[in-house]
Amino acid sequence: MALYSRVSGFVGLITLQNPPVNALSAAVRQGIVDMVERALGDPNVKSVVICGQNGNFCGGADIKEFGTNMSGPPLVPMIDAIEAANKPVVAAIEGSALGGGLELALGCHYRIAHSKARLGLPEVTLGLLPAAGGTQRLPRLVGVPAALNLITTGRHVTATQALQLGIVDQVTDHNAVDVAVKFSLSVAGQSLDARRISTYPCPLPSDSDALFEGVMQKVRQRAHGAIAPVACVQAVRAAATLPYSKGMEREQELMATLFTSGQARAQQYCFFAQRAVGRWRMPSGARWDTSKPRPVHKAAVIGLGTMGRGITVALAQTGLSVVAVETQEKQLMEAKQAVSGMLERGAKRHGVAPTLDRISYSQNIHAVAEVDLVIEAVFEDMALKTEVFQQLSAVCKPGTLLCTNTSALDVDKLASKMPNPELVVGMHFFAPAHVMKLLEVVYGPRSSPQAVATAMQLGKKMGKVSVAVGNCRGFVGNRMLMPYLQQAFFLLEEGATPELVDRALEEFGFPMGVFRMSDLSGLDVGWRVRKRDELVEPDMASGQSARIRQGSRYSPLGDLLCEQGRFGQKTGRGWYQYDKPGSRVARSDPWLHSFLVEYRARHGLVPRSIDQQEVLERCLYALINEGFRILEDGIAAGPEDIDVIYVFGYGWPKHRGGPMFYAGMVGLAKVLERLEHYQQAHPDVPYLQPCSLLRRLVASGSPPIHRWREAIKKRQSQL
Ligand SMILES: CC/C=C/CC(=O)SCCNC(=O)CCNC(=O)[C@H](O)C(C)(C)COP(=O)(O)OP(=O)(O)OC[C@H]1O[C@@H](n2cnc3c(N)ncnc32)[C@H](O)[C@@H]1OP(=O)(O)O
Repeated sequence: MALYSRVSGFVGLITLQNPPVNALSAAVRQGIVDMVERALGDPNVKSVVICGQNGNFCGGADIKEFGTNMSGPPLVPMIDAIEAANKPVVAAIEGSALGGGLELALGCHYRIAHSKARLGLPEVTLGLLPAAGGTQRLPRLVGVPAALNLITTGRHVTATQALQLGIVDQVTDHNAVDVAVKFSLSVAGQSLDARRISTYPCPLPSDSDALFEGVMQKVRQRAHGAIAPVACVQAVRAAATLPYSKGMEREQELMATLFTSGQARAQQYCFFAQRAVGRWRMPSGARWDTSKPRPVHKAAVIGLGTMGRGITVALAQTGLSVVAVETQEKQLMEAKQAVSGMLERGAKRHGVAPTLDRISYSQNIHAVAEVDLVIEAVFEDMALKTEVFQQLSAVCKPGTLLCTNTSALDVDKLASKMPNPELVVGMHFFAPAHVMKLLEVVYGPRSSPQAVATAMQLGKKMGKVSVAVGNCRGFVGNRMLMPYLQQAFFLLEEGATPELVDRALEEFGFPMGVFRMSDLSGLDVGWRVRKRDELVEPDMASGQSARIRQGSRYSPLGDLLCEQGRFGQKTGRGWYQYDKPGSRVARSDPWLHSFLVEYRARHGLVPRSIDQQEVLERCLYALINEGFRILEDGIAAGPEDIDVIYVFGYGWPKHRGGPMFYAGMVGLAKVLERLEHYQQAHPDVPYLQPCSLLRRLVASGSPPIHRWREAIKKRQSQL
């Protein structure tokens, strides 16, 4: 709703009231309509100020209302009526003015922002466009290039940036409402003709066609199949080429298409899923709202390889004091130089001073004695990690949290060797750790709720999307990757090429297909793991038996490439060829194609034609099937956790919601039917055996995703 009061004698103050972000729900919109009418009809009121309760202007349309039968007054006529008012209306912006919130402010005649406010039109991130006049007013106010940038990226700007762009008229360090009230009185009675943005001509650059085409090309490239960014460009183009009223019609038309698209639903699901994972709970019953995190002021990183360096940068950028430890002097010096470089570049990008002095470097593990939390990032070797942890237990002050950045080792096993296993958790960062948003916080049966709460809170402070997961081989993300990779290898054996598989996955929306990704991360990484698992055999035997390992079908293709020294981009050769080692442009490699032909012949494999549909079904449904197993095992608390991990850590396209959401969109019965089909064709592949949770969900009528937890709980309570 909206509160009304008269302040300073002559100012009608309308306060949006809908905690926590004053979203424009039906009640708030009705309140604004009623209160604006009241203020304009009151002869004692000379001007109007609109603000939000609790220092927060407005977080935009109420996303929870989308997909429901929306009632209440629509936004567009409400904002038009404000703009048409014959008394000055001033937006007092504190906190955030986002989406419909900023569009409301753009309908006002003046905008005054607090210096800490943030403004933006993030609708594109929800699969939508700013359809309350945002695509038509913003370009008229700030010009086409700036509007295109803000609307197609959805990025937020600070109040100062908004002032520079011309979005706001004034920025204040004082109470923005008080300043707006005073200001509104100072302009009362003045003509408002020049203050109605919808009447402005849209400033057009001379080469506007070239501008729009260039932007459209870039936007399509970045969008990976998402339709909202493309519609945003089309809507802004309408602002540039059509009169305001026609542009509005185009905006509404484009919005209608987006609004009913599965993509918008998927992106809105992601919005809430991202917030839901913060409300973590452990099988023990410990939860986010009953477990108090310990304060962390000083942290240490042990091992300054690629991961350790990224983690050090991320911690320092969060404002923590960091002790960075590397035992070898040469590596320590190299790491110091690399970390300083990363911090300097990051600071330059953000226009702030680098935080180099927050880090102290040491070769001596005793330097960590006073830290609150340690993140170990040494080589993936259980014996080495155990030794480091035992040293840490002896050196650190009591209560220091001991975190491992392992991606593959057993966190419980590591904890079990410690005198204080309750202090041990996994903090699985993704490379590059100062850039990637995902953090898996891995708890074991003995991890204390406080340790989990502390790691989750630290992750949040570091700007990560932290997801609490149970301990198992590969945790959630990498565990689901195994069947996906395996299917990709099998598809090559059966007749596909890396190009065909990658094209299918990239057209689905992944930024990189599985083979290009594998070349980027290095083929030797998986090879080392397979060797440790005793799956790699040097024997060049042929025939089917040579492709059975530990009782299941196995493809040695990746091992054979590694034996040739083809480790991917870093060696200039992998599934593709590169101009030189380290180069990023993948080119088709005739050698690889001949190698596949020869390999199939040697193993008696008759190649067949494989289409993109089969690639998607086999790779994605095998991955999804493992996701159901993870839910059934209680490793992830709900499908949202898995989806957030895949969207933020593995490049799963956001406009497809995440693997579990996607399964629901495809239809669980269809996923099950296709898995059964492929399992019959490949009975020696256990990953294709449909999970019993999937079967039960289908048997119970394929409930919507928000009801899966009930089925999971029922199963777990029967165990
Ligand atoms: C005609 C249709 C036109 C549509 C145009 C639009 O306006 S679409 C909406 C555009 N607005 C946004 O995309 C803003 C979304 N919100 C945010 O970015 C952030 O929430 C925030 C406003 C920057 C605040 O961030 P903060 O970190 O402080 O809080 P949370 O993100 O955790 O949010 C707190 C709870 O509020 C819920 N929420 C936030 N925004 C909305 C919203 N617009 N509608 C409904 N609910 C919203 C959020 O879900 C949190 O609640 P939970 O119960 O924890 O999920």
